Amino acid sequence: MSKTKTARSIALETLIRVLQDGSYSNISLNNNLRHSNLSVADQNLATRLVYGTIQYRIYLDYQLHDLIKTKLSEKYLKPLLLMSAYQILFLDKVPNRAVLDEANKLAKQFGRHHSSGFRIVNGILRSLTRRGPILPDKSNPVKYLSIKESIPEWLVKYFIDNWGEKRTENILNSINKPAKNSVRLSSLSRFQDTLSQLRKLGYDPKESGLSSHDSILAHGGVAETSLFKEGKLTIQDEAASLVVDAFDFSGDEQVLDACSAPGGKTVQIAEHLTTGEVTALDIHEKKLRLVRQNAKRMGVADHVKTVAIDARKANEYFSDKQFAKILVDAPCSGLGLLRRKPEIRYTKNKNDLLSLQKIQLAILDNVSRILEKNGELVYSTCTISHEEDEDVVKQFLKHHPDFELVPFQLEKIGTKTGMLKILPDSYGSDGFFIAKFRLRG
Ligand SMILES: C[S@@+](CC[C@H](N)C(=O)[O-])C[C@H]1O[C@@H](n2cnc3c(N)ncnc32)[C@H](O)[C@@H]1O
Repeated sequence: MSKTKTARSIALETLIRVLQDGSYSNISLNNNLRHSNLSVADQNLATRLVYGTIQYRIYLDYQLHDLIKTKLSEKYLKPLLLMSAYQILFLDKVPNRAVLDEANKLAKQFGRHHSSGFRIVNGILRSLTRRGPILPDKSNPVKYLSIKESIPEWLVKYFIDNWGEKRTENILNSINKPAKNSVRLSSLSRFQDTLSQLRKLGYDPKESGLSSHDSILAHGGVAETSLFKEGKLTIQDEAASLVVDAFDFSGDEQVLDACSAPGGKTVQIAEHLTTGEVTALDIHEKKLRLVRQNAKRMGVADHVKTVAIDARKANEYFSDKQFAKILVDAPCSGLGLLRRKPEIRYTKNKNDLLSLQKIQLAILDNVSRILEKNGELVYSTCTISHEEDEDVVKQFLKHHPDFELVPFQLEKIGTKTGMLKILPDSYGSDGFFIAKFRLRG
């Protein structure tokens, strides 16, 4: 890529790939940024433009819809209009005139020879700045919230059906706020030393309201520090950090982490082990490299073994009652991660919830055969749909009467039912579900 690329041209290039060609935003953006010579500030601007435009796509589409009077035949036009509308409507520090000038330059750069695209862009953006933002009538709350919070209608309806209109408003509003910078401090390092080094580096760590070993940092970038590289801490959401805490470890046990990559919870389990070992499975061999890298960085590689298999066939590889503890951190729709991964809202649909449920139940059914008597099985998801959470628990118990739910109390939160559901607006964390079972002796 040439040295003349700007933050906006890189953002636009990425958005064309994501919105028109269906590429993943993080992969496209990282590729484009890696080959650029942008300053850190410009990299941040490009990142903000890409993720902001994707996050607010439904809202931005609505703002532009009535103003687009001609067919947008060139591929770059719609992404450029969306990205410019995002700047006009969300970035107070960038004057509208600057957005229009930049859009003009980009239209000339990305348009065909003799293209009149820049005139189209100019006309639409001028009309938008004159008219300002609009919202649909509140009489249809599904449509209103869908546009206002930029969430597909099926998902808004699903939220309202499950949590009512008021709570849905809170949840949707909260997931459009920036995600917190949470880190989990390794239990093998001295918390106070790590915290004081974070303070010295200007991260201003604050206590997490949910997890006793997580801190909330004032800004990102911690992966570049020696604290991260030396395994004193890792990047993990507060709610995700609670899953492993649901186990009662003795330290000498054999543990199975059935769906382990990239290994956030594998390393957390390994930190509890003395003579024990955690066997980390994943269906994708390639992803297990991340688990091994994580284990090495966090200084627990001696306690981690990786095996690439489908957890629905785990009993073909391991003997009956081989494990004292099993974690199923299942593949799921990720609806609890809407704040952190803005694309999830557009890529999932209602049918996914039931097809994922089948996989989740098949994994639980299979691994339940290799758990020892009195062993602990923890099931978790980073979603909040009942199909993948409470319904899975209900169906698993129906077909496995030898298992029971076990209440658990963690340092800052607990459950009397054995099931803990954290919605994304309660603590500003990811949405998570954790259920703990015991195989009766
Ligand atoms: C939610 S992620 C796990 C996150 C991980 N536990 C952590 O804390 O870093 C689910 C993982 O399950 C894996 N997976 C999906 N289907 C699987 C299957 N049938 N057997 C084993 N792993 C599977 C995916 O590749 C993905 O890495």
